[in-house]
Amino acid sequence: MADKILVIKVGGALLEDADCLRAFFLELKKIREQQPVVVVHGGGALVQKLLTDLGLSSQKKDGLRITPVEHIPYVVGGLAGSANKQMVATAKAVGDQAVGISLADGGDIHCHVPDPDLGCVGQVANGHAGLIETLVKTGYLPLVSSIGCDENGQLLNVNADQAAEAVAKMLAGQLLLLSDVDGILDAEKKVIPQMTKALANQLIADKVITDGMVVKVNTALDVATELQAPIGILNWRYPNLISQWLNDQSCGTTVQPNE
Ligand SMILES: Nc1ncnc2c1ncn2[C@@H]1O[C@H](COP(=O)(O)OP(=O)(O)O)[C@@H](O)[C@H]1O
Ligand SMILES: CC(=O)N[C@@H](CCC(=O)OP(=O)(O)O)C(=O)O
Repeated sequence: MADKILVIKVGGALLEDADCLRAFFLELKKIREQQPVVVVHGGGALVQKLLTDLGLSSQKKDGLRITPVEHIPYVVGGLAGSANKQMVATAKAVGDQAVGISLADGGDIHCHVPDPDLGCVGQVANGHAGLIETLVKTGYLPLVSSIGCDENGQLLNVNADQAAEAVAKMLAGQLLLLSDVDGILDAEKKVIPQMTKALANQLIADKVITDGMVVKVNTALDVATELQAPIGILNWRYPNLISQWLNDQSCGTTVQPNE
């Protein structure tokens, strides 16, 4: 049994594909026989659709959704509500036992607002993953949505890659980022097998890496360097790649730590 907790972040687009979602949880059930797993999930597409359906416009700055306080009920409802509970229900449907929580549950992960211009957007400031560890130890699969809160009780919208970064660091775990692409793509749309900080900086400057992938690669570089371990970026459409990457890192993009 591998000793590190495997922290898997999945992008919210997975929720729109019921077959893939089911295949993902079937695969996790198998992996959990060997290694404890924690899932941190997004739901950006779901939030976007919800806000649009409500006639609310929503902008992003540097890959982060500007979240006015009046959008918070919908963002929380989407991420910690329907997205989180659909995942819990799908895990149950494949015979696994998941518990859906948010960064705010248990009260031991503290968030703050790094940039008031973004509204109620949070970042994890400090804390520990006590509730997550308790759930793992008792055999449950924690499914963590990226809703946090500050010390005044204000609910905050945290980017899910950054939420996964914080959870992976607190658990000193092994991090995999699953998205809707096969890895980080070069200008010819081919997967780049190995990513370093220098290459990422170059590709960001050249606008080959843009949007959400900028947040994702920076997250991966930060965690890889802090934990001195490689981080995988893979496609959630092929859940069998999780075990393949854990065995030999021969798929997707492997983000390497800085020396
Ligand atoms: N160089 C790149 N390689 C791969 N994806 C990229 C790149 N640059 C930008 N992207 C975009 O980043 C997206 C993944 O980031 P994001 O939308 O935040 O995903 P998720 O919701 O899975 O976390 C891809 O769907 C793609 O549109
Ligand atoms: C502050 C911020 O950007 N929050 C994100 C949280 C969800 C998320 O990150 O979802 P994906 O992983 O599916 O992109 C948002 O509102 O879209």
